[in-house]
Amino acid sequence: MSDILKKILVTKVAEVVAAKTKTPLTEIMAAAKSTTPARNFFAAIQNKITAGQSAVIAEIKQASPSKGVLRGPESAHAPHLSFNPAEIATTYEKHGAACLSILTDRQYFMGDSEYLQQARAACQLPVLRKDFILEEYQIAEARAMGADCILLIVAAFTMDNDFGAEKLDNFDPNALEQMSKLEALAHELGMSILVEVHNAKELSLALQLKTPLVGINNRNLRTFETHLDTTLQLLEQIPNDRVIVTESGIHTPRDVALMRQHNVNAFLVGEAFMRADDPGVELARLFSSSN
Ligand SMILES: O=C(O)c1ccccc1NCC(=O)[C@H](O)[C@H](O)COP(=O)(O)O
Repeated sequence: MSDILKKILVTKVAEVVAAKTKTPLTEIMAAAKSTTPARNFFAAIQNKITAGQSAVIAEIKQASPSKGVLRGPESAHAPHLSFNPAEIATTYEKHGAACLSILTDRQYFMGDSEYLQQARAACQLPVLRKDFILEEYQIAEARAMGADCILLIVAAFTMDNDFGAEKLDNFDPNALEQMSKLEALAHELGMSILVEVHNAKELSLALQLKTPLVGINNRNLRTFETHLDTTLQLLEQIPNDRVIVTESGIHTPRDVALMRQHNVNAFLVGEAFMRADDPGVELARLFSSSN
């Protein structure tokens, strides 16, 4: 596992331990079950693809470990670009996004659960809680804050169980068993699951889950470089009944065209939109020739 992922997961473990002392699992689960019903994330992607369009999962992230602060007052390069999740969600919806992806991790991405709530309230789009999920508590938390989809990063479950911190409740060294349990809870709460892989080994585990949404992340978490070849190389190993989402490093209409030539029709895009004056206008520009 890459050092950055390991570092993030150590932080996550501590955060979950702290969250549980504030709000016990039974309470957060009750909130998850009584909140507004989930919007259908997977169907929103399928509908775009069936209509012959690109399905864009448009990301709202203020910062990232690889690129620093992308916009807002703390950004060195773009302090003039406001970071207003509700406004960004509105322009994404207006310009044809299928869904939103919203970073809720504070420490590494300057995210917040409130950003997810503000963005979701401002539009009708289904929302992915983009965070580093390791256990059931975080899934209940995600639904309770309004999320319609969760991310399961296979690399987070195939580590050597060396958190260097308090262990998670119910941590299971068996990655597949652990992910299946989380997937079952997310489904029970009416949510979709995006399972994310970086290589063939992770893909073989992902394909044993029920979710049809398979994300291939083009970012190498050791070097932070993005290579679209990562998606192209794994494509052939993915059966037709899965929907492939290419993630990270999509910056130009040529990148989009390359993916569509290979029948990859779903995209998760963050940085390219976040650096633009109007993220929705940039979405329309990037995807106009492919829609
Ligand atoms: O973006 C990072 O630096 C990063 C570092 C460590 C773990 C995950 C990271 N990114 C999360 C993502 O997957 C991206 O935000 C998402 O795929 C969008 O990528 P991009 O369009 O390149 O911003």
